[in-house]
Amino acid sequence: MTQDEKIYKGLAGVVVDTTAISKVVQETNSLTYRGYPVQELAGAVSFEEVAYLIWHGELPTASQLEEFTARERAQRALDPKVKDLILSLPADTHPMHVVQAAVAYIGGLDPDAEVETPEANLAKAERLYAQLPAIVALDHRRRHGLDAVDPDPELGYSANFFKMTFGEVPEQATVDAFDISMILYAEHSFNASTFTARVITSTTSDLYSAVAGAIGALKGALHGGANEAVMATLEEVGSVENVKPWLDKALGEKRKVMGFGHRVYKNGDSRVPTMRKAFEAMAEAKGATELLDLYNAFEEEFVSRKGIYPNLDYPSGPAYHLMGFDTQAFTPIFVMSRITGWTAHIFEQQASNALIRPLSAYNGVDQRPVPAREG
Ligand SMILES: CC(=O)SCCNC(=O)CCNC(=O)[C@H](O)C(C)(C)COP(=O)(O)OP(=O)(O)OC[C@H]1O[C@@H](n2cnc3c(N)ncnc32)[C@H](O)[C@@H]1OP(=O)(O)O
Ligand SMILES: O=C([O-])CC(=O)C(=O)O
Repeated sequence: MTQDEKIYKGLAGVVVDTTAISKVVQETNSLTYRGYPVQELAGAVSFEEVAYLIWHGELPTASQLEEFTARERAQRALDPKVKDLILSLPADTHPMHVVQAAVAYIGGLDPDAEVETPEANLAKAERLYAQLPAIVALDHRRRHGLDAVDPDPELGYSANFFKMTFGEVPEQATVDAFDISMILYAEHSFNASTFTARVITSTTSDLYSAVAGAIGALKGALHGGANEAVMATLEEVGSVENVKPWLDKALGEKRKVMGFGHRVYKNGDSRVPTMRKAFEAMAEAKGATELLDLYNAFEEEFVSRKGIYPNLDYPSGPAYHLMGFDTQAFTPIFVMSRITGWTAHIFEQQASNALIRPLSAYNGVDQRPVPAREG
């Protein structure tokens, strides 16, 4: 390693490329999708409209939305081979491995997998967006010893996901809170999983490979896996009285507390206030005052000790719990939403590609001769 080689560990602070999809502004704690503030989109439009916006750059007109939702509803059912693959995996397979395997298999079955035109790639993205809910719901049901529920073309995206997971659609407030979470999770510039998708795309590999790689990156607890880890933490802490002793121990052991901190936002995640409201609405609807009290006490204590604020995974984990999902489903649910952002970035990378291949600074042993073999 030479003295003038500056290392950007974790690529922190490095601007790698341009994007027109979303803007994360850490100074003002704001986030826009195609120019629209996300907290204004949430509650004003549906996740389907946001998916269209992310891919096409504009919100759909009424007729565009009708055609778009009709295409999504028509493609929801899984190929029986994909269903069989999911059901053939061991019951304790990590749900993110199930999702990753299913996406790779859908790619394997697609005769157009290697066709790289914008039209073919949009069709692949729409298919994954339409089918991921069926994958996540089927895996949820098999964990609970239940048979698959067919998609219902009469229902919107979020209501249909509940029907496929639980066999029924809950009250509107729950569907709305879920839809808001889908909008908030959809896109976040060059986060680790999106960047993974762009790296894979930059080699001219196909969309399914890029999405499968992104799923692998999202699985980790420092990224998407944190929403599951938050629930595990809240369950381990258990009560408001245990918050201080639990944090004494965790911070004493220099453990990271999941659901707090962010690479870009240092004064709080712009999406948290909206998701927090959705969580509070769920807690009120379910009478879950103990969980809400614990959530508030834990946040207050952690922020006062560390000055590090919650990220989106902090409110979304307990919100999904109150909606009835098991904890293993939380990160797969994130995939259902982020498929929109990932694939928009894949399109952008393809449209203006450069192989992503940074440099490294060697710090191993100096060059030396290979020793002669004895005998
Ligand atoms: C949707 C999403 O993906 S949002 C992110 C979800 N991930 C999590 O919630 C995991 C917990 N959070 C973290 O690990 C981090 O905050 C990250 C990885 C998200 C971002 O971190 P970075 O920008 O790389 O900062 P880094 O990890 O270097 O943290 C800076 C300092 O704050 C501390 N810190 C940051 N987050 C936390 C945390 N959650 N708990 C305890 N300490 C933390 C670090 O230990 C470090 O302290 P030090 O300077 O004394 O070593
Ligand atoms: O931007 C990041 O690093 C992580 C994040 O919040 C996201 O992907 O939504």
